[in-house]
Amino acid sequence: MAPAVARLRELLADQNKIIVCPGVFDGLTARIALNEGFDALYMTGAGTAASKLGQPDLGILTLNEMRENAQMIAGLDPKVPLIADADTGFGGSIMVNRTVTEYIRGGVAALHLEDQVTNKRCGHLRNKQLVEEEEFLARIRAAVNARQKSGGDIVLIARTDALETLGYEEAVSRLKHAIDLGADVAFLEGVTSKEQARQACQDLSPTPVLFNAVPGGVSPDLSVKEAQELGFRLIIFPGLALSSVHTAVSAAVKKLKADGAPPASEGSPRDLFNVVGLKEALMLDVAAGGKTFQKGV
Ligand SMILES: C[C@](O)(C(=O)O)[C@H](CC(=O)O)C(=O)O
Repeated sequence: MAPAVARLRELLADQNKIIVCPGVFDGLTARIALNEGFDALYMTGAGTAASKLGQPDLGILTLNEMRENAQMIAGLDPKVPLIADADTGFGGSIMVNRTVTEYIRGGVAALHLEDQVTNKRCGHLRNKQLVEEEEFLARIRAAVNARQKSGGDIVLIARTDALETLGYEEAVSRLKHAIDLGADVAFLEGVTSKEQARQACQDLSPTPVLFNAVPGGVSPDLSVKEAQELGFRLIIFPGLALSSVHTAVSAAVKKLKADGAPPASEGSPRDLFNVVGLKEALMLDVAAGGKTFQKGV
């Protein structure tokens, strides 16, 4: 088993732990989070769409774009598990099989598959459309089969977006059926209150439940501690890096436009390259007998 999946399974086995995953979407944001020593990272589809395509979270990304991004992020530190968004699986059962196989080969430790139609949208937007439960369960079954056939491992997270239109009972029932098929973690998208969150964690126990922390979305704002007290075992912050980048870059370009001068820089180019592994890269060349970087840069 790949070290990151084994590590994630170990973290999930610890009932007293909540796994905190900052949402990242590219090499820089992933490195920044890795440098802080988080147990796991989350690759957001919304952030990947915004950063790679300049597009909203509407199911526009293809498997290859998502897998390529996930593989790159997972490879930055193969010991740290990456949980990656896999949207609807990008097609029917055959495509879900391919998606799961590709994510496993890419070194991804966990992925989530949802029950929205392929023409999907962010879970915190309105008027989501769902596939029938049978189709959702076919996605999960295809994922479980692909995992088994791969000879490798990946943690499967079943996500339902059914709460908005079908209500709590139906949404939890979909997750229970997905768990029966082999999903390891339950993701009830868009929980609307703390009471509902606590109930879901109880109803789905002992399966670990994931909380999606989206400030300004439909769910209550929860700290890590509050989420753990409610019974959640994982918490993702998909918009953390995306909204920080948005705020910082907006302020910087506004200042450049208004003043004709950028904001004061917080570091040299070398400082920034160090965030993304400059020292390690130089050491690789020196270790291989290269002379170019012997004296540093
Ligand atoms: C978790 C999510 O799927 C994502 O793409 O990160 C999104 C988050 C978001 O758009 O803010 C979601 O559908 O909740």
